[in-house]
Amino acid sequence: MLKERIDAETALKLFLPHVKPVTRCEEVPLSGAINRVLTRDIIASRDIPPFDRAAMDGYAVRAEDTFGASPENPILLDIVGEIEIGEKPGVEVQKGQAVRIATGAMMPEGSNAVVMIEYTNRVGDSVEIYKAVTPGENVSLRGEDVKAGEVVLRKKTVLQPQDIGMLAALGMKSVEVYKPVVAVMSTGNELVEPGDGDEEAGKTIDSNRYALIAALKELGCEVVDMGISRDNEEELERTIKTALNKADMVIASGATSVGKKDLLPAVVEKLGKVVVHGVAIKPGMPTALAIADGKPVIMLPGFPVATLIAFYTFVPRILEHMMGFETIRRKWEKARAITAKRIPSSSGMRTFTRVILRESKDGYIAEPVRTSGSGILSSLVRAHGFVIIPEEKEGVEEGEEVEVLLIRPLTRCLNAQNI
Ligand SMILES: Nc1nc2c(c(=O)[nH]1)N[C@H]1C(S)=C(S)[C@@H](COP(=O)(O)OP(=O)(O)OC[C@H]3O[C@@H](n4cnc5c(N)ncnc54)[C@H](O)[C@@H]3O)O[C@H]1N2
Ligand code: MOO
Repeated sequence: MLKERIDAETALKLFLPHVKPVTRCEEVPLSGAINRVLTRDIIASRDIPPFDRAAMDGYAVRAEDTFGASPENPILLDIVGEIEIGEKPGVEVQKGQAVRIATGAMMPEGSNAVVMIEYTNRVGDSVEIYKAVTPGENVSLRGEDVKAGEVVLRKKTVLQPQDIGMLAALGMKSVEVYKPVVAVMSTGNELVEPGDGDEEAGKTIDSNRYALIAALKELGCEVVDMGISRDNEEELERTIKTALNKADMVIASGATSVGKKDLLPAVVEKLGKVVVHGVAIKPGMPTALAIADGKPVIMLPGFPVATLIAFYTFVPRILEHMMGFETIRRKWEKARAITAKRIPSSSGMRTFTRVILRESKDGYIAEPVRTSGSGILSSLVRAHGFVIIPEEKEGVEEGEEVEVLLIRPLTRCLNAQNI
């Protein structure tokens, strides 16, 4: 018989303390690292950028040489060379000289600023400068994005595209992540594989297994496909035992209700303990959560919609618990926050300001990430989300309420209170 129906949150509260951490980890290539969870902090092994580089196309100059320049009073400098991106500068800039430079190219010795091409006019071997620059202007200094030795990503981070870009920028080809292995099985005498004669009376195609395998892969799990088990105790027991040997968690669908063939919870009870059977969610009511061999055995109802709803209600939370963190808000959700300072924007441009969210007693505070431009990948790695300022608005005031679009899940380590 179905035990009492309890609400989903209470079910998780009862169940999660029985769940042990996943210990397996593996080194995966960056191409397979999306949504995987870091086992350790990532410390930068090098400076990014590794050299001072131009942040704009224009002329590398000594800033002092441009002081006082204006459209009415252009300053004339001698062009002594050109530096393409990806090559070592073969020239040095001396007093009264300029070098044509491309965005991203190495700054030549002697120069300390770049005058944007828009504020110059080439006249033969010279260039007229229409605007003064300050030392460091339009230059990305070595280590401005990331400094060697700095913690770039914290352990338990669910890797996002920007994080994977950063790992590559640090020269890494692979990364160590947790490896939760999950076995998936379907139960039912009526089930057939897709294409295997479901036209026969009474047969049903096993669609749940395919949906569940896809859902687990999206969550970064390695899946062991246990196929279809028939509705008899011996076969169910054998399949579950094999699955427990191979995986950190077992997920079954079907045979959880009160029909004559709904044998699964009783079989699992023999192997361990059914902690929850019957949850107040609709669909998904006959879900059962058990522990056997110290591992979760999740029994989802057979109806395909009930299977997936029950899956998403419980499995991501259980997996996260196994990896030692919990998600407070999911990626692409919006969070309301108060700005910590004024955020400027140009009218007519949709501006994406990267912000870090901090918890306060009155809710979230959105703090803009300090950055010198769009070359600074760490601004996206450090940020929780974007404040998107629309074209028709000019800036957001300090203390204004804003919506933050989350570009990564907001998580909390189970043994450290940081987001
Ligand atoms: N007398 C009662 N009957 C039912 C109850 C109840 O409380 N009392 N609960 C109902 C609810 S709610 C649900 S949900 C279902 C769940 O039943 P089971 O988990 O035991 O699932 P099955 O009986 O094995 O299958 C139900 C249905 O789903 C199809 N199925 C099963 N596995 C798959 C699969 N892998 N792929 C696609 N479809 C699958 C199966 O053929 C059945 O049609 O019970 C109600 N009954
Ligand atoms: O509650 Mo069942 O879960 O009808 O679908």
